[in-house]
Amino acid sequence: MDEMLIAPSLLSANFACLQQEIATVEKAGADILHLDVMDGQFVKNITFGPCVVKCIRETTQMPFDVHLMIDRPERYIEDFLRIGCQWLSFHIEATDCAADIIKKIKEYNCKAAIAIKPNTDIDTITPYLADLDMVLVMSVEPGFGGQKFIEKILEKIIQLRKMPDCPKYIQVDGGINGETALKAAEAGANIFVAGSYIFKSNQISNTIQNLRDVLYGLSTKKSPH
Ligand SMILES: O=C(CO)[C@@H](O)[C@H](O)COP(=O)(O)O
Ligand SMILES: [Co+2]
Repeated sequence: MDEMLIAPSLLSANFACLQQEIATVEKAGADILHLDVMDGQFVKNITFGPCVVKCIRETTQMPFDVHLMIDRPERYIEDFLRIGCQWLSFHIEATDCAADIIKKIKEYNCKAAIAIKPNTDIDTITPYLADLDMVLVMSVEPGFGGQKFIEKILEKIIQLRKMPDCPKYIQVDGGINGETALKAAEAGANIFVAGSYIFKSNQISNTIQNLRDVLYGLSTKKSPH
């Protein structure tokens, strides 16, 4: 495994000063910005939608990694694509139109990903693996930040990595800190979403650097920062 990407989740940032929070993680060398869109239906929580994503798009150069936790994401996919997202994930449990959504995402030269909840079997996504750039493996029940990492999902990452059509990127999302990131990296993940671990820390840049040191301790590739 070589490239390891760190993706702070804006869910744990202070929503009263998003621009400043984004600038802090960008300056600290985070690789991509993870944006959790929740609709109060697919998950209990409600966060933000395309209007907010559009406004913050203008404040940063960081690639946007939008994680849609909404029912029937096919209704909104193009709204996010038009804004200029670089990565777009939707949940397999939320739609019957996975193939069409992937096709649409690719039309915009955006990286396409399917997300799976901790109890969802990887068989549900095997028909789509060859067309994906990434699989997002949830390591908590989607909906809220600050939950405990569910260890049993590590087996799912190991299984995925062994599959012939496994995409280059496996993202792990939920309960990530230095210790759990290392376990997920050893299993085969290479994109690490961290919300509370980064945004609730007193020294955001040290926290990101520590995470990077842990991950690149494993990697054959040199850290870019
Ligand atoms: O998608 C989600 C939650 O549904 C995540 O992206 C969380 O925002 C991660 O937060 P932490 O578990 O790292 O605090
Ligand atoms: Co997320």
